[in-house]
Amino acid sequence: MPTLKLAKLNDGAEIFHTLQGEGVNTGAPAIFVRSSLCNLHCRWCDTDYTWNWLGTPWPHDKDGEPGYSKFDKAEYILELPATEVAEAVRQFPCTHVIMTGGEPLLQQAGWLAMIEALKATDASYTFEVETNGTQVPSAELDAHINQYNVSPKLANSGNAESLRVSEKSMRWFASSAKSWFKFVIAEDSDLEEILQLIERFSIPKEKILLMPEGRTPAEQQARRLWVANLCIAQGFRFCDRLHVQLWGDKRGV
Ligand SMILES: Nc1nc2[nH]cc(C(=O)O)c2c(=O)[nH]1
Ligand code: SF4
Ligand SMILES: [Mg+2]
Repeated sequence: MPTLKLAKLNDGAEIFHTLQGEGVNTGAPAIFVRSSLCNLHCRWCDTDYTWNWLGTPWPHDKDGEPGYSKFDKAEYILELPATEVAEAVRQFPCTHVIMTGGEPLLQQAGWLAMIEALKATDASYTFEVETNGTQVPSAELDAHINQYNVSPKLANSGNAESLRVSEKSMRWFASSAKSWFKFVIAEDSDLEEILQLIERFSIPKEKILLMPEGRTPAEQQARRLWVANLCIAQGFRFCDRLHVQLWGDKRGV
């Protein structure tokens, strides 16, 4: 039986029922399942407990903050059979599931088994994936996915270009009608990079969202108006972080 390595939260897996806080489905009730592990190491990542393991060299913006330290891998991962994850999802009165991480597409066999288990009991389940856009979904998995929220990482993430932009994978997502592209933007210089990626992969303008970088409501607020005006000028959609505005910088919301 395939398993899923999920982020551990209070001795259970990080599976929660909330509203989609980002992207074109913002406001839709959904169950989030958060996998552990990521192939990137963004310095502003708000789910650094999925990859910033003790003994790794990756820098993070929180380095040096009082109380911040890297994470013990064994303590922050819960590996469960995919059928058990499906059973946990079934406990919520909702049939829209969002797979996130970390990078969820590192564990495709596990997700496929979870989805098949869920659809076996209720064919109306729908699935959305939050991805960094570096991993190509298998045809079997893709057949079940209703939407991809692709968030390619820019130089401001601190990852090498060769790691954060995969030619093959970006071409795949750019050609899928199910993809939306969400860019986290922190400063003016990011826009040039975004425009280059859009051109390089021929991403339709209507599928682009710009999201102000910020882990806290205050950090978000500081960039919101600037990003909103950029969106108006460039013809992109604005992407808020509703859950951060509602609940702040917390896990499981
Ligand atoms: N409510 C809520 N919406 C989200 N949209 C994307 C999220 C993510 O962390 O991938 C997320 C999240 O963690 N919570
Ligand atoms: S790709 Fe996403 S989960 Fe991975 S380090 Fe970057 S922000 Fe975090
Ligand atoms: Mg998040």
